[in-house]
Amino acid sequence: MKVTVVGAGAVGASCAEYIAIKNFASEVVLVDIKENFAEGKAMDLMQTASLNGFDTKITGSTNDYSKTAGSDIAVITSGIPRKPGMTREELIGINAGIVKEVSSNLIKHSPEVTIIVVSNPMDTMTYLVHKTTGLPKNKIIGMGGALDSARFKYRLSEALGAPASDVDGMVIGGHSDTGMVPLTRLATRNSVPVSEFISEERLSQVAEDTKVGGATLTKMLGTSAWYAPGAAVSGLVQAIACDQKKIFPCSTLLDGEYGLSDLCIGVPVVLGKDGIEKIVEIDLSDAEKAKLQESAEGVKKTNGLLEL
Ligand SMILES: NC(=O)c1ccc[n+]([C@@H]2O[C@H](COP(=O)([O-])OP(=O)(O)OC[C@H]3O[C@@H](n4cnc5c(N)ncnc54)[C@H](O)[C@@H]3O)[C@@H](O)[C@H]2O)c1
Ligand SMILES: O=C(O)C[C@H](O)C(=O)O
Repeated sequence: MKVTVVGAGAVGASCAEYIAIKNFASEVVLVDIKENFAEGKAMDLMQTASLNGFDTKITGSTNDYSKTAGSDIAVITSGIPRKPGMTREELIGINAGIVKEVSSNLIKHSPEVTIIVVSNPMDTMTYLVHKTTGLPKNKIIGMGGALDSARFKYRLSEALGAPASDVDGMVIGGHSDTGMVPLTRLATRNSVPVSEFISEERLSQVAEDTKVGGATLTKMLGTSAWYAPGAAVSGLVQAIACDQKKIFPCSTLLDGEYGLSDLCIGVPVVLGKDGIEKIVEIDLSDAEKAKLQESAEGVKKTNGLLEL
């Protein structure tokens, strides 16, 4: 299993590290446009192999895509992150050009690749990768919901005073400060609806804190987060590489599902060796449907800024 990670910055390197530590891939190739940067990150990570006990071979390349040839999975993290006070949508001007160029380069050398898009604004960048590569829709996956759901579980665990491992919950919709739809109605603590333990008011606060999870960290760090994003990407890569058939909310091209079409937005999907093997349509309440519809309108507005 060969995995390419384009962008050896904060998220790309974190993602490569988690993939290596989980020890399921034979090879990870890091690519960056900055001279020797990916090579340096790869060497640093390889020097953790004996310490962390993994056999994955990590190499780096300065923009030489021949080194990525035959990749099974590629992750696109190249692009600029936001600074405090910015929205993800404001990154489109620079990141669209980068994502377009990177995805074209990837498919030249790996025509069968499955691409996971991370660069922001992620739902729109995922749509752009469809338009650029023409890959089948199951092979293009946007990562946002897996991270947002992890943040939802973190906030739920805080509110419940319970470990995150005892909590389950999912966030669908666009990966934006206003577009996320945390499904509070379906969140559980060890199978028991969380509404049995906390008030509606507290639950609404959990949902609001989840939606601004990325912005909150950006304010604290001066740039956006990388540990949880890297871990979330590694989970998607592992589900595909190991044919796990796990459900994650991912950004995918919709064609009538949830009453939406011609956009990529986060909904639950089954991930396995064929990438997105199924889009799972769950019964949403009228309020949840309305929020998803509103979120989709936001994503479509951002898509409208693309020069296709
Ligand atoms: N979808 C998500 O959930 C999520 C989570 C975190 C970050 N992000 C996004 O991921 C992106 C990367 O964030 P980061 O914190 O790693 O940023 P970063 O600045 O640390 O790293 C980005 C890297 O991309 C490289 N790069 C730029 N242009 C390139 C090109 N044409 N080819 C190859 N490499 C190129 C840069 O040299 C840099 O090393 C941002 O757009 C950020 O908003 C998304
Ligand atoms: O918040 C950001 O800009 C980065 C990323 O989308 C995140 O949610 O951490």
